[in-house]
Amino acid sequence: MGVITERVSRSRSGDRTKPGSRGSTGDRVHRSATFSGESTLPGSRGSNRGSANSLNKSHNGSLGSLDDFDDCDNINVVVRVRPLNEKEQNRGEDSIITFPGQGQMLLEPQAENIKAKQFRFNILFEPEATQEDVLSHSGAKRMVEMAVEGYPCTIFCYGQTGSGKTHTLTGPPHLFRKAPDMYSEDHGLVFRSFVYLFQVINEQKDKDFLLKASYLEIYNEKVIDLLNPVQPEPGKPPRSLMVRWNKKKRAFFVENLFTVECEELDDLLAVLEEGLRNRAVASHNMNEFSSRSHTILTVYITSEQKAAEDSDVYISKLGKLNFVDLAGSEMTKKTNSEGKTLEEANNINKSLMVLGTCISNLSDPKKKTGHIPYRDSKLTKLLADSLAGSGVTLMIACASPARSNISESLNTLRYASRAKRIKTKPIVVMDPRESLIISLKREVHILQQENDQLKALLNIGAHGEVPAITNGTPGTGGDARRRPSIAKLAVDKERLHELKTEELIELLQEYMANNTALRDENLDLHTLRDALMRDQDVIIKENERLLRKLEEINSTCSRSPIVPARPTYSADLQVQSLSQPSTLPNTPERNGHGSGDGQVNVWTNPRYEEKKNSSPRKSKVPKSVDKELEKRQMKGSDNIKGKIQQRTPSGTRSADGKKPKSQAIKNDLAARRRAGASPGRPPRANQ
Ligand SMILES: Nc1ncnc2c1ncn2[C@@H]1O[C@H](COP(=O)(O)OP(=O)(O)OP(=O)(O)O)[C@@H](O)[C@H]1O
Repeated sequence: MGVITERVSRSRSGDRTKPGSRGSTGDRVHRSATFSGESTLPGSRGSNRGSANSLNKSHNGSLGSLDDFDDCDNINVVVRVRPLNEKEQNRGEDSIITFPGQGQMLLEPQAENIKAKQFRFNILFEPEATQEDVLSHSGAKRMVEMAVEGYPCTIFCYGQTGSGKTHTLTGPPHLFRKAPDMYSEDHGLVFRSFVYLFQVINEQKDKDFLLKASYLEIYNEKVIDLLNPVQPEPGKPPRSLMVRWNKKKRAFFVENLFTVECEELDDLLAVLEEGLRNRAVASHNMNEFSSRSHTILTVYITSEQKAAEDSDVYISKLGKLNFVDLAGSEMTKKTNSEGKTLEEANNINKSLMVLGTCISNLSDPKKKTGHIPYRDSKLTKLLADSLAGSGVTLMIACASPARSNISESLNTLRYASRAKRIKTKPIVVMDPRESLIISLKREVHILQQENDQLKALLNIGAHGEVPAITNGTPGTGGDARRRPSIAKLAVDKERLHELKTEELIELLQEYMANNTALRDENLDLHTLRDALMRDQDVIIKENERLLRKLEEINSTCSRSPIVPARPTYSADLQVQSLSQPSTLPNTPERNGHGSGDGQVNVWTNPRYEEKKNSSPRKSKVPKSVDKELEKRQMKGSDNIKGKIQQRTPSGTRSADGKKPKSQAIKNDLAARRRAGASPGRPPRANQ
């Protein structure tokens, strides 16, 4: 494969030219169009700002996230190298990683007689890269867009302890400790992706969306619900959940995992805050706030769209966006772990080893068809679908540049290179009956096109008028069994007057026979369409039945005990993100938490608002079902979102269209407390 590489020096006006911005991204982000790979170079040290390479080419324009997913059947891998931290600087350590450009990085040789290691990745973030750079150039935006389109997407951070995984995903530890500053530039990928997600949803006015979120951690091989960490007894560790195999979907899932319906950006941010508050963190030699568990934050995105303008049938897609923050691998000697922290480290290392084996086997064409040990850890069970299933995956490999961490950095980069070779088969997740409707509709469309084509070939008008005879040789196609050969119809217009009366009669008869055949064909198409409509009716009835079932299940459930300990920010953030290219710009106006022009742009379900103001759609449901719906006061609501909004107290809105969310959630929390669930859990680790 030819190597086309480029260094990015983006200078589009308005991108990062504001005062106080940190220069063009070109200094901080390297990009290469090649596959990542490792090679060994003679022990030369590249320059830290290696722009003097003939292959480097300045890239003026957007390095959008979309183009970073050309080969989305591969796991997309990017690398982020953090700056040297204070401890390392105080020890006088220097950086052993250099960036010669073209998406390359060089790791200085560990000894005189050893050669320097070279790696190349599609995207490489230097220590100076900002959190916004990571969102814009890692392909994370594309992941958000694909999740909205119905794909299961996963973004995970991998690397040794203290390499910057949590920093990349959620920002520095102080950010969420008290009431978080929503406008901080330190916010990580999760926060920024949430803001972008609502931007994308806002733009798709023709769809209804239903968002839900869950947040879990895998701590010492136990799955804990971070949104509903129920303690069996005070002082006892929270109850763990089971990971089970779903035969139908052929995937693992966590049983009884709590999911929270999120109507606004603030709801998602509350989920993030609550999870971060509850996750296990401890201090050791290499990281003061080290994650002691793997966490998976999932946003489930259900979208509904009309199958056609005038159709009563809705197509729903089920996208998913997973953010996985892995606990870092650690050498227990280096971290001086003992007691509880040592037990945690052993469990972390064990599950990461299984993950490493899975990645290694999947990237090897000979081994990938054999046994992949997903079942050996909870982490790999839950990541199996992202690694080799129908999902799209972005891996952010985090590395430390310090000399003392060279062997760990090498390991991380080798894993990253291997992961890049894994192939997946991304598919949109859809209701099977709905995909059947789509394929039947496609078939009808093709048949109609074929019919039109045949008519055009025979030059038959819409009302079957006698065609003019052309010079052309008609093509073949359509139902040739029933229709007479049209070869004979190709008579030169000029020669018409030469034909005898019998020949003219014969020609006319052939045309009439053709006409009859086409009419038959059209009749067939109409019959097929009627059959499709009958199918649709059946599906509508089935949907109504399922919705009633859902209603029953939901009436026995209550909502999450999440209380946002802050005012709402959704409107401000969305207004900003729409008006600015940077997702979280830090202007004085925004620090005042105001949108400036006083206009708020809160996302509400457009279809729901429409429906509130219009009469309900005429349903094709039989009377018996209609009666049942009436009994349950559900009549007239015709999609999931509408029904759920009618059903849940959180869906109710005040006159200005904005729902009194925090009060509703507080009420829910009180109800859950009365029901005996624990509102939170005490810190588990030695933080
Ligand atoms: N790119 C960066 N810029 C500035 N500071 C960073 C960066 N990456 C990491 N840090 C800082 O380094 C410290 C360790 O980072 P972090 O906690 O994210 O590491 P980690 O890989 O998640 O570690 P662990 O696996 O132990 O949880 C934190 O104080 C963090 O803020």
